[in-house]
Amino acid sequence: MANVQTVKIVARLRPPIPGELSDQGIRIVTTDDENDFPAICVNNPRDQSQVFKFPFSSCYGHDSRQEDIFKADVRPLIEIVYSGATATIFAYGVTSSGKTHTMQGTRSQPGVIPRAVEALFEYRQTCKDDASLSVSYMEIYRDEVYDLLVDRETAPKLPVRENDAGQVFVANLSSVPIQDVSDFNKLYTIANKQRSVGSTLLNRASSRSHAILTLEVKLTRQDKILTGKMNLVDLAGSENNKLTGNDTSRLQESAAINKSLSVLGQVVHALNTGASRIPYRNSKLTRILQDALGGSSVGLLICNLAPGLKFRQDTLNTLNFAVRTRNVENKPVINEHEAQPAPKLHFSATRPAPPKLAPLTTAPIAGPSEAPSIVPRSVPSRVTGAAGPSRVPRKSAAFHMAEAAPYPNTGKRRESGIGFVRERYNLNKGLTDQDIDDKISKAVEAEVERRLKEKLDEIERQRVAEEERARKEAEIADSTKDQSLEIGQRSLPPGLLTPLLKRHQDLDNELRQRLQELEKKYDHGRRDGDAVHKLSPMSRKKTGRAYVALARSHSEKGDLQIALDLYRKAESYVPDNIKLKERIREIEWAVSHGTVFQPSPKRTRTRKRARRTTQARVVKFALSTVPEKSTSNAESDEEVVISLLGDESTVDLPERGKGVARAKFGVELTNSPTKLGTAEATRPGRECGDASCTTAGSA
Ligand SMILES: Nc1ncnc2c1ncn2[C@@H]1O[C@H](COP(=O)(O)OP(=O)(O)OP(=O)(O)O)[C@@H](O)[C@H]1O
Repeated sequence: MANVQTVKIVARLRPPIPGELSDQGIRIVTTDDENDFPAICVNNPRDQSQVFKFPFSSCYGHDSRQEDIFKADVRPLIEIVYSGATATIFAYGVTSSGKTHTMQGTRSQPGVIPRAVEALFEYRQTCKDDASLSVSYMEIYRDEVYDLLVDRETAPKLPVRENDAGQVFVANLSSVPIQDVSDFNKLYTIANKQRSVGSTLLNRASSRSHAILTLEVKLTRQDKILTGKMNLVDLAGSENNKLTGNDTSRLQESAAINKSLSVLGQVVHALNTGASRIPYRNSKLTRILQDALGGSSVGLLICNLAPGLKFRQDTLNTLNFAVRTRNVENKPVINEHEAQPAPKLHFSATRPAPPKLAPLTTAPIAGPSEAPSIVPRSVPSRVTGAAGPSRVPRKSAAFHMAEAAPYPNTGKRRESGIGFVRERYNLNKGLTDQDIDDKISKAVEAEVERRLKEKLDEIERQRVAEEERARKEAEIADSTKDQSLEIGQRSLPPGLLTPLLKRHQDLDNELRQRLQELEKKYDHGRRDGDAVHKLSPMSRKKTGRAYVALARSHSEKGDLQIALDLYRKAESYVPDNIKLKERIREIEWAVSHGTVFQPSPKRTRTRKRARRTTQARVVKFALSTVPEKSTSNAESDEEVVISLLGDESTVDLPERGKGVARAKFGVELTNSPTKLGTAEATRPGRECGDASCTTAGSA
């Protein structure tokens, strides 16, 4: 059985910054008893005689140094990464509490990230295995993912996807090999300038996005390849807009930040209460960090705290979040796969194989001291290009075909805004969706042109041959010396050549017309692809559903290939729909194995409407009881689209009455304490009474 590990939580209190009043609102309490954890103590804002006490694995005061926190809590994770597991470190806290200072630091006081890179390279020297390091860096800004290693101006929104083994990854995210610390520093300095930062009343350089940096270590150990990863997450801070003085644009950023943090809280809450559905999909942040929360990663949460009365309520929220996170259980695994080179893909082999989950094996593997406590996971070689939250997926053969074709006119590859970095770090391999589209489009155009030319040449050849034949016939006729022929009739019988030429002309026109239609269709398809992004979520959902309905009717008729194309089309509108993906895989499987595909029975209209009603927009947190979900396994195609798109804003809570009590979380955001707390805030005694927090008054 996999070893269960809870997320380790540590607290760091920053010193007052210039202009800030120093008070004793937040204190660190330690005892000499080794068994007693250090704790953060905060007075109850409503009753000053009451003191809330929050125990942590370690507490760092305002005079703590960057190296203290690194040595005690981060360095031990380096060995874990070299054992082939994933470690995730989060910096969490209210805006201006010191998250970026802790993770990134300054030139004179480097933070966790540069120190971790240094330690990873140091460890490599002592490591017996052949190890290579690479880095990827993304930000989540207003719930969209951007690659920080490509030019900000041209960086497209990146889609979040899931591979066959159920691992979530960001598609097309660059992963850049680094040879040493200076390689990393160059890259990191440029990338940090691309991050969304803005000035607020609380922080001159406030992060407006969540940043996730992943350091990946690939180890070759005998016939196995181990992939260890360290995710370093600098979260944006929760914001009270009264304090930050945000303007309209800042308010939108702030809403996105607060919403994603609120979903993070909901995920932790759902994990703690053993809910049947964990709302990972409610924000990109939680989706990407799924593996670190209740997944297979070792977790460390650094809670950054700002001193001062004005932050007291936010501090209490942060501390409550930390206490709940401490109970989140992960089951770390070692990511390993066979070292044989992956077979080269053919153009026809780019479609995914039928689903097959990565088996979990229990055999311990030899390695560094932490290794035996982690279960190795054999990763099928075909998914290794897309494992984990930030791997670059293996590029399709179609991409490579297009990649091989030089650009017309210049014959050179295109360069990006930060050309030298891309050149230096081979970033051109991490092309954007647009680049790939362009390349594929050019390759297709070239192919159409080639085929057109081939056809025309063939027609010309046929025409010449026919003319030759006609000429020979005329010669034979001439040689019979038929006296009845007059001189003017010797060449060709009238009307013989004209229909032939006309037929050729018609063929030519028909072919041209067909090819034009083909090109039009292709262009239309491309416009469709662009249009997907411009549609509202509801329109995307509707279009996706229409394609699913069409696909279903074809699959019922047995036209599986057409049905498959239509399901794929539907997928471009609802790319996150797992059930749709499953349906596609099922049909692919049926097509490739020549078996019969039996679609599941269609759901009745009444049930659909009932479910839609439950998904009505809710702008405030409310509890309601809805009929328990049908346990039937039958999933209609409509459900394929609806289930995953419509039902994401609910979290199952423990059963209440006959139905399942569901907490609905609204789209409207607030960070006022009563609303932000959502489920927790509405429960009496929840704020600090539960979990492991006690009052100093009673202590
Ligand atoms: N331990 C520390 N020692 C000295 N200065 C610190 C410390 N922690 C934070 N600061 C200073 O406090 C200010 C705010 O810190 P920082 O930008 O890291 O906050 P943050 O939590 O990342 O904020 P936001 O969420 O708005 O991005 C900065 O000027 C930083 O230099």
